[in-house]
Amino acid sequence: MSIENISNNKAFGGWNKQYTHRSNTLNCDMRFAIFLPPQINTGTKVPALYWLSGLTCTDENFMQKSGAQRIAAELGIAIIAPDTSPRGDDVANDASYDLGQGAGFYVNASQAPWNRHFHMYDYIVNELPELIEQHFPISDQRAISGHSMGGHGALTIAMKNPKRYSSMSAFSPICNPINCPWGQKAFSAYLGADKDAWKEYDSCELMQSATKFIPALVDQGNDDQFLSEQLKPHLLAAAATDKSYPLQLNYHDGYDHSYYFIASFIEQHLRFHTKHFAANNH
Ligand SMILES: N[C@@H](CCC(=O)N[C@@H](CS)C(=O)NCC(=O)O)C(=O)O
Repeated sequence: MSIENISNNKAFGGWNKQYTHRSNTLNCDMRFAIFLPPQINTGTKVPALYWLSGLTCTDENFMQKSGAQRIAAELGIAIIAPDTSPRGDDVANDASYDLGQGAGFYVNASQAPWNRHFHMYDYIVNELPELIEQHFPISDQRAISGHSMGGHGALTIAMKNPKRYSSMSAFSPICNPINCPWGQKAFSAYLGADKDAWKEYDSCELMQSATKFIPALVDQGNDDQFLSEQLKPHLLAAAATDKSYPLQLNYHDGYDHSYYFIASFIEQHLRFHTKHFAANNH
């Protein structure tokens, strides 16, 4: 599997880079961004945080707006930010912002026309880390985080693959997609009418049936315009209480759904993941 470098920007002693590659999983060309901390020059492999963005985003939003590189450089963590869906003129799309390109929802679509390309779950779990660990001095110590649709992606992917990630976190995640308009629209299109298939990609359902726990951190702004209709973190909190799942959920007065909120608290997420990388090394 080859990759092509298309941009390089030095940041905090490390490098912010973008690459394109052919994805066999998604059946199209894809782009991702990667931050390589200065510690890659020491000859040891560094751990990786996979960041999944929300609706309408590409690989660029997080890298340009979160300010995560300063702390990642200090802690020696690589960050990988993939795109949010397959892309291209021959890839199925929809005129609305919450379906199709830019809105892959990190599932494997089973329904036409989406099932030709929309396999973001397999791409994030398997193809992308394989590519990253083949081409960069990055270890298989992985954490996963994301925002909104990407928060849903991070939590569901980690809970379905608890051996592949040492910790998971999210900002403003869509916690119960099977019971909110964004999730119901996307899951109807990608997964069809069988609601049992939807539960495979629902954080509340997965938490309720979890047998192996991994540490979880969620931050949520109280002034988020999507909080009550789309995100519903109180339902994730209820599932965590029910299962004694190790979830830390923090609410923050005055913060909204934007990257200003993410930039305000990303440092805590990077330190949280670093603590669990270290714990997993023992
Ligand atoms: N466009 C939609 C919302 C889309 C949106 O808020 N996207 C979030 C993720 S769910 C985002 O990160 N947008 C890109 C950005 O802020 O850089 C609307 O106006 O209702």
